[in-house]
Amino acid sequence: MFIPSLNVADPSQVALKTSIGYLGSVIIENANVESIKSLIQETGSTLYWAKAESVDQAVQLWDAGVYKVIFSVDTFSTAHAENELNGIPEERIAVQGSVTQLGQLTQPLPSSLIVDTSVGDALNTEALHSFAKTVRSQLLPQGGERRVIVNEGSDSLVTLEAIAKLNVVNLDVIISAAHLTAQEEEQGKINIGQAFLVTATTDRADGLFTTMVVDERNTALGLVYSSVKSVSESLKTGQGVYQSRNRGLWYKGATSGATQSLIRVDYDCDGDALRFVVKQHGTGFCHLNTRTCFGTDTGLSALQSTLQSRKENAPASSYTARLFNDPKLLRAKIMEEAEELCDATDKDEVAWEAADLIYFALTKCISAGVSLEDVEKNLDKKARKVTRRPGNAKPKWSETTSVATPDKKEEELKKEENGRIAMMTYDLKDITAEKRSELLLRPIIDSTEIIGRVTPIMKDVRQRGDAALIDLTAKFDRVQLECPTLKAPFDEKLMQLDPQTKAAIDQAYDNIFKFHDAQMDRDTLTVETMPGVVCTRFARPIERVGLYVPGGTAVLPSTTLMLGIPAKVAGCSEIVIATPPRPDGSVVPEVLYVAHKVGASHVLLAGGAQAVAAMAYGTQTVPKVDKICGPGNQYVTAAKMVAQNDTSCLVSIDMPAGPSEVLVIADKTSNPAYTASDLLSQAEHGVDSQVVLVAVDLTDAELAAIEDQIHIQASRLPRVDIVRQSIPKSYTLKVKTLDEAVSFSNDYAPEHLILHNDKPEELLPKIMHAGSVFVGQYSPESCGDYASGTNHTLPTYGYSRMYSGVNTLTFVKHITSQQLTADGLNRLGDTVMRLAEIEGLEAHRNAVAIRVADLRK
Ligand SMILES: NC(=O)c1ccc[n+]([C@@H]2O[C@H](COP(=O)([O-])OP(=O)(O)OC[C@H]3O[C@@H](n4cnc5c(N)ncnc54)[C@H](O)[C@@H]3O)[C@@H](O)[C@H]2O)c1
Ligand SMILES: N[C@H](CO)Cc1c[nH]c[nH+]1
Ligand SMILES: [Zn+2]
Repeated sequence: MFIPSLNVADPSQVALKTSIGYLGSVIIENANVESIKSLIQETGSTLYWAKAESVDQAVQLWDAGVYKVIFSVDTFSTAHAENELNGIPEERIAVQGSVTQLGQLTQPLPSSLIVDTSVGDALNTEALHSFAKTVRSQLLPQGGERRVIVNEGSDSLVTLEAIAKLNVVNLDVIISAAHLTAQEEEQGKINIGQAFLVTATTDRADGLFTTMVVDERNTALGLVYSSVKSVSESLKTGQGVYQSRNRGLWYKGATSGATQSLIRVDYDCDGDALRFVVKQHGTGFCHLNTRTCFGTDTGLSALQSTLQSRKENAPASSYTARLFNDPKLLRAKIMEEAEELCDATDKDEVAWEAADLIYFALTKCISAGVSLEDVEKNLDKKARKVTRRPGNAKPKWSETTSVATPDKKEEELKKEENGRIAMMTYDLKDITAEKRSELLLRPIIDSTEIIGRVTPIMKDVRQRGDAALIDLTAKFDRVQLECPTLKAPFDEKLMQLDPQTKAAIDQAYDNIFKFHDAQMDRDTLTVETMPGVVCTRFARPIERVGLYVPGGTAVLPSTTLMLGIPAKVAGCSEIVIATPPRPDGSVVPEVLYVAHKVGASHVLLAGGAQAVAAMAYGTQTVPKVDKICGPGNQYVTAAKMVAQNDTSCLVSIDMPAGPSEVLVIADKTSNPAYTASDLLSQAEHGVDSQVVLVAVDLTDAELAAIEDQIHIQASRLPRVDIVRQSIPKSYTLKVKTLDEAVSFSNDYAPEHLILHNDKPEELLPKIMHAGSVFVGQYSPESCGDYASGTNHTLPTYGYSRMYSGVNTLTFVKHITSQQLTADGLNRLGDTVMRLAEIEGLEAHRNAVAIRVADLRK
């Protein structure tokens, strides 16, 4: 059982209805962001629900502090199909529709369904049956807070009863504020207390409700009883009013002066006990003059009261008074205690230091007129935002990177059987040829559906340019930008890095530059194919290039290096870099620093298909480019394919890309911990990353050692949740010989190949297909991913059979030329004329004949 919600037309009605603020959720029919922000500010309540017509509008409402957003069945279904609700907790969503519409929903339902009786849905048995089925199959198994709310209409009681009989979920009622007028009440049509208690029940013989009274921080003040009348009185007056079992209506504090201001009223899960949240004035709730009937306060409440009274009348010589009067001293103490807390290690020490820090932090709050309730409201508000800041510390505090603390010992993890992170195992000698072929395949990607999704996005960017980029970034990345592009020279302040980061990027830059510079084709190739016939070939940069740097699940400055350096070496004159913005709308400073180093002219703060479209077609602020390179998720890849096929935009792409992958060949000489670490370094990229171990003649014990290491190391990774999904989709193939291993690897054509065998360099000549090879135990793939010099943007999905990874030549094209002397033409003439004759192309033949005739006169 839950309390009724109240429905109001617009925020102004909330102010008119003082009683509403004390009750459950308030549903605002016509809320806009500004009005709801000021309402939340004014009333301090966060239990507002509001209707939204799109996910964009919903995000704004959620961020403004609205608890639940109500979608129509249609908006909900569309948003779901387009994955726009990913990451939004389901308790922040309600769907409203008729019984029939709700019953027909196939998408996973959120926790609240609002049955709208006003849409004239016939409440027939079939509709009710389908509704019950949906609710049973989708809501009940999930547990948690599940509610069906009946929007009050003329037939609401009939609906309520009908739905109640289905016995599928908790029921609530929405009562329209329009019915809460004094007039209606006088006419006996509605009584707010009655309305409030409509779904409550009491098992007490006297019909009263047991009522718990708590303060703003949920500290119990005491136990009382309520009746319909006392609840009505309380809601109307905004005071604590209860029902004394022997003295009738009890206006708390009427004689003692210890009155209460009402904050909120609700009731418990089975609707038989009420809770009044109040601000207690005067000496306290208890007749013994203590604040609570359970004795004096302790903990934070007590500290707050003490600090409050010290602020009002502490002797000037007391330490707390000094703190209040000396902001510098207070600041120093907060810093000192924060440092001590960070350095504390054992349990007692951490509790001790945290208590000290909280004492000084609360002193700061009280001196600024901020209460614990204000702090708690702030925490609740932050928890309710759906767009998030990245949570990185400011550079000044972030010098030491945190390492995931291994919370379990290696021996313990080794023995763990439940939830073990393990790959599947096959033995080459036991599998059929079909199974071997199946193992070579990657998961099938259905690009038609994704192309269907990205096409309208790209069309929108083509038509509306920057305005579309801004809207789509708000929609998919939940970031509201003012301008999507940064133009060089970039603001130094946006690329501030700590010295270690800068040094690491600089070192990686130098190595990658050196290797890619050496690849540059600077010399003209000149060949005299026969005397007097000279052919040449020379390279020219592709002028304008667009580089996509992914930013969805991980921030990738390394990909900026891998794409930007070869483009710079090749001499591209316009380098545009696109990358999704951070949640606060800013650019990743490391990415901007590299953009600056490679001489990018623009950084586009957008991701996905919209970024690719902007670079392919150009917008008001994004230059159109000739080639788009770089990895990305399925939307990015599909958009690159669409752009490449659109001859009207004239753009090419580097290669088809898919999720990262690695194949490791390991024999008896391999180090199990190293082998496991290499497999995991790719498995952590994404849930669809595939890693393959080809184990050469390993005993069961040798293989088990690698498997143990996979579980142990994976369990300690911060991205263990991703690894838990990618590792079970990956596999180990046991083979007897190195030749079998190499032959399988060549057929698989991996993006990365790591050789953990004896004399690994001797295997290289046999490797026919791979994006990049890592030779021997001291060459982890991570080195190639970041800093050794080779490129990490490589062909996946088996495309290493025919594609190279990104390299300097990706950013150039070749032009050929020829020059023939008279003698040369004379020598070659007959051959050309004969071939033209065979093809029946007389004009071709003639172009030679006309000259040769002169020469042979
Ligand atoms: N092969 C390589 O060299 C290499 C290197 C680095 C990363 N990667 C791969 O790149 C990929 C990066 O993917 P990512 O998602 O982290 O970042 P991403 O930058 O590729 O994609 C994020 C963008 O996707 C768009 N998007 C998200 N949901 C959408 C939706 N429902 N409809 C339309 N657009 C939507 C958003 O605009 C968002 O900005 C991973 O698969 C990773 O393995 C590959
Ligand atoms: N391994 C990825 C390519 O498949 C590249 C990368 C970037 N950062 C870390 N790794
Ligand atoms: Zn990697």
